Amino acid sequence: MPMPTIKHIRAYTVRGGGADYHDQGDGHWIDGQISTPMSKYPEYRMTRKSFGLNVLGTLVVEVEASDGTTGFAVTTAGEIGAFIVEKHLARFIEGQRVTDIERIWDQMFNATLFYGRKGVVLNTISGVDLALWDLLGKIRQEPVHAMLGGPVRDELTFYATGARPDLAKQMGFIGGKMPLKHGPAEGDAGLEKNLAQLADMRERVGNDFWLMFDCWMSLDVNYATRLAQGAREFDLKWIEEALPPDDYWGYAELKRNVPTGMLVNTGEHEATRWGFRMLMEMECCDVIQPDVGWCGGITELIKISALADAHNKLVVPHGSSVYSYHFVVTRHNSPFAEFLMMAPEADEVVPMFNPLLLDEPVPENGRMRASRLDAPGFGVRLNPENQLARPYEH
Ligand SMILES: C[C@H](O)[C@H](O)[C@@H](O)[C@@H](O)C(=O)O
Ligand SMILES: [Mg+2]
Repeated sequence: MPMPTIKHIRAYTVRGGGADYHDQGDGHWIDGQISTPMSKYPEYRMTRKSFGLNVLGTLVVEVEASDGTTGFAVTTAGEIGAFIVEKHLARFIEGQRVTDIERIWDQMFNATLFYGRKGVVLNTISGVDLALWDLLGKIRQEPVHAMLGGPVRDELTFYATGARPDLAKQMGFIGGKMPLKHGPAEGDAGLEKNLAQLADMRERVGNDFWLMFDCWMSLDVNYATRLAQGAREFDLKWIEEALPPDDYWGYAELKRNVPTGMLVNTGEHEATRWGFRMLMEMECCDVIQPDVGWCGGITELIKISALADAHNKLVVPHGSSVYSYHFVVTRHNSPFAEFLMMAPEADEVVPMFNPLLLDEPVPENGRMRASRLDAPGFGVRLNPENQLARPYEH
């Protein structure tokens, strides 16, 4: 029985949540005051949508095989990603066998090197790669995790990201990661407010629950050092993405400065094995956090994770729903996963990419049985009520 080939690839866009999960309605915690590299501009300090964090929107990549089977995946890339798929990447995909995933990845990456390397081009390549893994799983009738070597544990354990770690503890999560509200532009007063928020949350959750700060690229080494030192007494588990992604030198200094035992984590806006090689060889962090929808897809995350394993680094992917769950469950150096609380008040568990997908699994009591991921491919379907657009065709 000859291996099917890829007959069509199509790129769609959709607005309103989904893979571009920052694209939420007003009043959502994820668009509250959060410290960012734009916080130095008061006009862009109070919400991240004000400076365009939701500008891209969701890219949906669909691949159809010669036997009629279809696979798909979603990521953050919107119309830019749709253009890249339809006008550039399609030529490397259509006509190839559904198993030619490595060669397709290599051609997509090298053909876009002159304008890609990271950012939205790698988001787009990731989306194509995830769709190809979904298609292969559907053709072989096996889940992606089985094609990656199978689960190394019976269940996934999650920490929750959101404004309410106190509620996350009640829901059974192992920890709560809070967005940092105030950045260097608000001076010592802002730093004291950050620490007061941590102190209050520590009081609410007690001592046997992880608390973390997510600083979203917004600090400098001195501020991050003072924040970490001040957070020691409240047992901050890790300080995340304190500095801009390219400041490998600053991360190496911060990692030397933080209190012994406090973890320095980063990587969600890093891409490819080369970017993560820099983070690890320059001793920038303890835990890398690639987003499988942004770093290059499953095909690249396999390479990144193996490199991390050799460096004794944990790989805790940035939350990306089923795309990270299928990977995390198969890797011994990925002992837990992130779950982003997408309810506006972070007070209930809803699917991360809501309302984009059907059958999207969510943690129960902060855990997820590996068997919940046993449907073919990534085990999810597009919600037929999505208003998809196809802005470009090839
Ligand atoms: C909660 C953070 O500010 C970001 O919105 C989030 O996308 C990311 O940094 C995370 O680690 O979940
Ligand atoms: Mg983060």
